[in-house]
This record gives sequence, structure tokens and C-alpha cells, in this order.
Amino acid sequence: MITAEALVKSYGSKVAVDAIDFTVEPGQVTGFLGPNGAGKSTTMRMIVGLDRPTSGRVEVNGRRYQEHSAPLREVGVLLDAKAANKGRSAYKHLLSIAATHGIGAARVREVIGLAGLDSVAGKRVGGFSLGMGQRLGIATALLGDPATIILDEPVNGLDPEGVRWVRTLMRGLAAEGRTVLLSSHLMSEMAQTADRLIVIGRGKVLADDSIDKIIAGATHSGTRVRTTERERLMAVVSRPGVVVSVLADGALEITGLTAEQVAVRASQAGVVLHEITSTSGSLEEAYIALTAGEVEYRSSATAGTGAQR
Ligand SMILES: Nc1ncnc2c1ncn2[C@@H]1O[C@H](COP(=O)(O)OP(=O)(O)OP(=O)(O)O)[C@@H](O)[C@H]1O
Repeated sequence: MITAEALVKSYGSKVAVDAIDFTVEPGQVTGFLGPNGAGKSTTMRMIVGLDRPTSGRVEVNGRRYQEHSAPLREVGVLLDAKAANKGRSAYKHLLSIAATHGIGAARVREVIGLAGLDSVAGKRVGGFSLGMGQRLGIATALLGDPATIILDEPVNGLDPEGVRWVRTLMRGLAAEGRTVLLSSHLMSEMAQTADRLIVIGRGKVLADDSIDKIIAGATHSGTRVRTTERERLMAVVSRPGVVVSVLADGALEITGLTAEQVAVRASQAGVVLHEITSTSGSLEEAYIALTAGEVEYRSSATAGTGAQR
């Protein structure tokens, strides 16, 4: 479990992470989303002790990262897939990290297999493609068989098979009861992989909930119905707060009632329905709605950074 309390990180006058609180629970995949510059990497770096909070706390399983006696066994992290020593083979790279943490060669071979790197384990890391580098970074994160896994943009550069591999792996790790925190800008992928989301913008938490609730809260949802008895159905569902609109194809869209409520009322009134579907927005729509205020911030922040340097 990861817990952050009033976590702040400032760089001079720039507040990158602005007093955030969150909990990342075990047994599920939590997605960490936000526009460029929102503070995701800074937060992840603080979780694993690479950045020191300006104030507040962040703990993994009840302790700060630095306080764990075997941190690699506690937390596996992929923050920068290019960090590996380019002159070494993938096997030697993993072996050297394993050796300094009391992890045996058997586990190195195991994570190489797990990451699908068997055929290139003896090759120099410098010659690796972006996708192979990502796989090596994920293998490194898994080396200590950690209870908590933190991956920053793990599918970056992976082909569709690789993306599916990461998804299956993450879901499997969560199903084993591990804590999985994952950042990605790919909304469709996040929707398929994560159970919960923490969305941040300008260093603040904008949403922290299950994907379904985030979509329901930030997008338009309703019930699409087709019937030959439109007027009767409209009368049956009519009540304050219920809005019925006629769609271009002649179907009705009803908001303010669930699909079940519409179906029950139609059935009680003997109105035959030819189609009834719950409609909701996509995660991408929800994300864009939640972070709409950040677009302006993004461009002005970029300009600001340039002026400072
Ligand atoms: N070492 C640093 N010195 C100064 N400012 C920094 C430093 N690291 C990050 N920042 C600033 O803090 C803010 C948050 O950056 P961070 O990299 O955490 O965002 P992010 O959400 O990970 O973005 P991205 O999606 O682009 O990776 C940005 O405005 C960034 O410019």
C-alpha cells in the first residue's frame, strides 16, 4: 500500500506537487493520470526516495522508502527505461543489480523469461529498441519480487503484443494481492488495465475513484431506447429531472433514470422496447473534461520554463 499525506514538492517558486493525499490499495491496478507537467513523475520519485518531499509524507507499507531494509524487495520501480548501462548485456545488467541486493541468478533468469527477453539476454543493452528497453526496465522492477510495483509509462514504445503483455502482467500482479501504480497517457489502455484512477493536474488531485465512477461523474450518461410507442414511453418516464430527447436515428435518449428504471416503467405500462442500452462516455472524454483547465496551464508553463532558463 502507498499512502501520501499532505505531500508537497516545490522547486523554487514552482509547486510541482501541491499538498496531495491519496492511498494506493493492494490487490488492484491504480492508474496515475494527468497532463504533462502535472506532477506524476515527481510524486513517483518521492515514493521511491529519489526526491525528498518539501513537506508532508509518502509511505510504502507504513514506512518511508528509505526506511525499508530491503527496498527492492518492497518496491519495484520503472521510472526511466533508458537508465540501464548501455555497454552491458541485459543479463549482466540485471545480475549486477541483483548482486547488490542479495538476489540470486535464478531470479534474474526468471525475470528475463517473464519479460520475454530470453533471446536477447546476452545482447548489449545499447542496441536495444525502445520496446526491449521497456521490457528490461520492467524486468528490473520485478527483480526483488516486490509487493508494490510502480511503473511510469510502461507501455511507451511497446508494440500491441507488448502492450497486451504489460496489461496481463499488471492484472496478474494485482490479482496476487500486490499494489500496482501505473502511469500512462494512453486512455484506452488505462481503461482496460486499471481498476481505479488518481487523476492529477497542477500538482493537485482532480479525481480519485473507480474508472466507472470517474466516467459517470465527468461525462454525459443516459439510456438509449427504441420503441414504436415513443409518446407513450415519454409519458411513462416523465417526472421532474428526467429529460427525453429524440436522436437522429429516431431512438430516444433518456437521462435522469437508469436503464433498469426505464425498463421497469416501460414493462409496467406494456410499452414494447426494441432496444435499450446504457450509454456513457469514454475514459478519454472524462479525462479531457477533468483536465480541461490544464491545457492553458500547460502552454503557459512551457513558456514560463523557457523564460526562466
Ligand atoms: N528538477 C526539477 N526542477 C524544476 N522543476 C521541475 C523539476 N522536476 C519537475 N519539475 C517541474 O515540476 C512539474 C511537474 O513535473 P513532472 O515531471 O512531475 O510532471 P509529469 O506529470 O510527470 O509530466 P509528464 O507527463 O510530462 O511526464 C513540471 O512543471 C516540471 O517542469
